[in-house]
Amino acid sequence: MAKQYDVLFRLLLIGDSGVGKTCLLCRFTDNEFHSSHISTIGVDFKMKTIEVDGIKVRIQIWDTAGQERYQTITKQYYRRAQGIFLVYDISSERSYQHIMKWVSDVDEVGDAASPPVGGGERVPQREGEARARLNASRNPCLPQPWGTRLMRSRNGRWGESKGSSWLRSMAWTFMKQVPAPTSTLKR
Ligand SMILES: Nc1nc2c(ncn2[C@@H]2O[C@H](COP(=O)(O)OP(=O)(O)OP(=O)(O)O)[C@@H](O)[C@H]2O)c(=O)[nH]1
Repeated sequence: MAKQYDVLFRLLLIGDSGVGKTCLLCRFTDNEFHSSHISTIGVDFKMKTIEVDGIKVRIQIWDTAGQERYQTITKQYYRRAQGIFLVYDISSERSYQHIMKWVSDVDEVGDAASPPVGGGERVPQREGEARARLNASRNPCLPQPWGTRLMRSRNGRWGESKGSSWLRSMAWTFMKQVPAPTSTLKR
C-alpha cells in the first residue's frame, strides 16, 4: 500500500493544567471545542496530515497532562519530540509565568529558547493577545503565536496557517533538531 505521508513530525504540547492544551489540539485536528475540562491522564495524542507545497506532512501531536503528578511520565516524551509547544492561558498571568518552569524542564533533556517574562495577575483577553504578539516579535527564537501560523522552520515554510480567533490559549514552539523536510522525503 502506498505510504500516506512523506514526512512525519512529532510535536508535544506542555503547560499548566487547564490552559487549554487538549482544546487547542482538538481544534487543530477535528475543528471541535469542548467546554468541559477533563484533565488529561499522562499523555494522549492525535494526528493530522496536511499538504505543504505538494509534500504530505503527518503531524503527530502529543498532548500531555499539566498536573504535577504526571510529570515523571510526560517528561519521557520530551526527548523524542521535534518541536514543543509551550501553552499558557492568556488570561492567566500565573500560567504565563510558569512557562519558565516548563522551559527549564525541557532544558534538562535538550535545547530550549528563553521564554518571555511577565508579572502581575489576571490579564484581559485583548491585552494578553497583544502581549503574545509582542513577545513573539521580540524573541526570534519563539515563532509567532498559534493564531498566526503553526510553525516555521529555519529552512523554510512547512507548517500551516491556522487562525482560531476564539483561542485564549497561545502557543509557541521552539525548534529542536527539526530536519529539513526534503531530507526525509520519500524518493
Ligand atoms: N473560553 C475559552 N475556554 C477555553 C479555551 N481553551 C480551553 N478552554 C477551557 O479551558 C478548560 C481546560 O481546557 P483543556 O484543554 O482541557 O486544558 P488542558 O491544558 O488540556 O488541561 P490538562 O489536561 O489538565 O493539562 C476547559 O473547560 C476548556 O473548555 C478557549 O480558548 N476559550
